Amino acid sequence: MAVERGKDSPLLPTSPAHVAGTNGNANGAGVAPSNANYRLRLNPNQDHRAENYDDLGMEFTPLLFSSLERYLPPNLLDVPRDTKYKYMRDILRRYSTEGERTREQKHKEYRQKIVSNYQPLYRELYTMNPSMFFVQSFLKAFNANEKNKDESIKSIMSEPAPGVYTFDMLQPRFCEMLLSEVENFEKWVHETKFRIMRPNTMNKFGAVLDDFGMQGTLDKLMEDFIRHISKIFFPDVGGYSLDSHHGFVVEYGMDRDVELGFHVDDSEVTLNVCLGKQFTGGELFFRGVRCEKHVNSETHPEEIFDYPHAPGRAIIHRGRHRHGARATTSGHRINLLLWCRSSVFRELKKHKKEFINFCGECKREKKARLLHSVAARKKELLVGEGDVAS
Ligand SMILES: O=C(O)CCC(=O)C(=O)O
Ligand SMILES: [Fe+2]
Repeated sequence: MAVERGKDSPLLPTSPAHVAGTNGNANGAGVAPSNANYRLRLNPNQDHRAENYDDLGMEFTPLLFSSLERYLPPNLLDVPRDTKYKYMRDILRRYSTEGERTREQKHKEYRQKIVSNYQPLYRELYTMNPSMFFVQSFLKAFNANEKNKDESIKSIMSEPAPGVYTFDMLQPRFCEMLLSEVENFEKWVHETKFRIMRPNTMNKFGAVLDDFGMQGTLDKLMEDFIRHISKIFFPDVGGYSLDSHHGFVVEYGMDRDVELGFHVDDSEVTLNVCLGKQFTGGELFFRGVRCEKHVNSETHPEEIFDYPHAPGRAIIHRGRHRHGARATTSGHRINLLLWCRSSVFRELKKHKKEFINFCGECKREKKARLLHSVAARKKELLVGEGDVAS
């Protein structure tokens, strides 16, 4: 059985699906969130360079504004940033409930409390530093000029099963540092008896990196790297439009969480990187991509794929790709997870009624319907020919 995880978790940040306001009204003229003066356009202006809202992220995540800016009515694209900010903020406010905003505010206060009391072990981890974090092949692929970038990124990727991509990503030294930082944080939590929020409802161990100061680093990871990968390989679940994330580590071993049940992630795209240490077991297993409607449908033989993880190596897949992790039978397995979400994609998906193009089962049903109608048409034609002959 596949389990929907995360949706009921009090630990997850509010899903941006609740707040993004791209359109869904019948005439396609733009969104009017209960006040006709506030409109967004149906299709984004792809050529528009959105501004940076990092310094204005008090109420909503700054990336949300940069994503949404391309959906502004044309006459607003070039007005002062502050005007655009207020316009989008008013729209976003209408999409999030009072309860959600209070919960977000509480979560922010929780984070602030940690950040002002916890002494990091390695300050270097708290700003993105590609040459310190990533292996050469990864850096080289992303440093290619714009024209060759997609090809260059593709060249470092393996696709051992449809929709699952793997590549070398993190330097051993970076993995060690991050592991020590997490240990240090957990030691501090233990000593100060600070309340720790686990990554989600399925883990009793692990920590949310965004909660103790690494949100900025992970934002950069998503913005500068994962979005490009997503644009190339996952255009059907939002592609480049990823605009928020949930970043955490999970820990397995005989004295930790042992395995992870079959589930789908609350993400459009999931990055999973093994940090170490030494372990046996813990293979990931994948069983096909499914939409909400088909999440519990049977697995077909060609969808079965098992993957043994290795330190420094990354795997990236759609959040709706059903998966789980087998028991870690000895040692400790610790992985970095980045669930990347797209508010724009989530909003657009709400208005899509039947066929979902990323779902294996929807595709199969569509193909079966097509074959059926072709067969029926053939039969009609043959009968017709018979009529003429007689
Ligand atoms: O244990 C793993 O590596 C997988 C973790 C995972 O799928 C998740 O946290 O969503
Ligand atoms: Fe997962």
